[in-house]
Amino acid sequence: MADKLLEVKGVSKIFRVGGMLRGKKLVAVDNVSLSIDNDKPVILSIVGESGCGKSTLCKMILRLHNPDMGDIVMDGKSYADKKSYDPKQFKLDVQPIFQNPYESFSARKTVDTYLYNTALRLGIAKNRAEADKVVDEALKSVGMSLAVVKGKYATQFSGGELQRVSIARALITRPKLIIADEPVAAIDASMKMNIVNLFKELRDKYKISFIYITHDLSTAYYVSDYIATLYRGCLIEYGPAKQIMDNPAHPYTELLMSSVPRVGDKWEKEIAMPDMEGKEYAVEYCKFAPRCPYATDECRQKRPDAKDMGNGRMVLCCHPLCQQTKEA
Ligand SMILES: Nc1ncnc2c1ncn2[C@@H]1O[C@H](COP(=O)(O)OP(=O)(O)OP(=O)(O)O)[C@@H](O)[C@H]1O
Repeated sequence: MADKLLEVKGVSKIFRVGGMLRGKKLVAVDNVSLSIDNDKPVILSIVGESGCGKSTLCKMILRLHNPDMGDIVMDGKSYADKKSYDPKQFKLDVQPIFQNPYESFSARKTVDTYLYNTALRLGIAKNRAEADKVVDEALKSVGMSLAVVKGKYATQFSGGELQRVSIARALITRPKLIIADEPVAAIDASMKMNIVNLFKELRDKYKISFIYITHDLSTAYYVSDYIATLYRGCLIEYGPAKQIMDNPAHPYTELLMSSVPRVGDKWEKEIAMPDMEGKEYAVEYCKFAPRCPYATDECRQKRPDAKDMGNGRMVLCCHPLCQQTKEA
């Protein structure tokens, strides 16, 4: 077993927007590095406002996009080494959960069909009787059961219940990593904590790590072991969640944290300035400088280097708001 479950190494993704001839390059993910250890499962939240590159980064981890630069290594296997890629093993190890559970299940098939398919097609169960057991166990892990779910269609569940079924489906493969892209965004505020609590339970019980992509800072605040803040494609702050949230080093993280925490709150309405998005993606110096209350000439002249704050913490800022992190 490799030391690291996941290593994202200097990864970038460049899109061409506005046509092939007149279009421009948009660096949606810009030289991002982060990692998750194999021996200690964690919940890593990726936060940042709309369009900062959260989904693009996760699509690269899920192998739905190829990185244009850098590499991703999953449990010791480099994505660049296409020959050693085993799609079935990858599906067993890494499972996605999407934002809207009603889009994950067709209205024409009963939801248990999806769970049986996952169990049988990926070889977790050899026959229907074994699949009954596997599916029931997975549903029980999320507080449901086959008896309750069997024969029902997606529309017969609430959003929170159906998201639990999606999580049960992901659990069937006994994954090492679950990537949940805005899993509570389409769910009633009262059920949000219920779902993120489940992530904590599953982390501890089954030793699964989670990448939790979210706009919802209040749930990120509550659930995360580590936080990665993205801004215009750059990883601007990364490290242990409590340290970052209590004592942010980047002015953008400070701005985000000032809106924490009320369940269901989003910060984007207060601070997003979409008209600046294209310009900020393109700037050659610090991408946050145009909005930063502390920006100096230095910030408007060069890209900041990643500063190691100690204790696994990193900040991308010319003038971090705090210096060395104390040991946890
Ligand atoms: N296939 C694509 N082609 C061109 N541009 C893209 C493509 N996918 C994403 N982008 C652009 O890349 C940037 C990052 O998008 P991404 O979806 O990763 O952001 P996000 O942080 O997940 O946003 P949201 O929270 O709204 O889902 C955005 O400016 C987006 O418009």
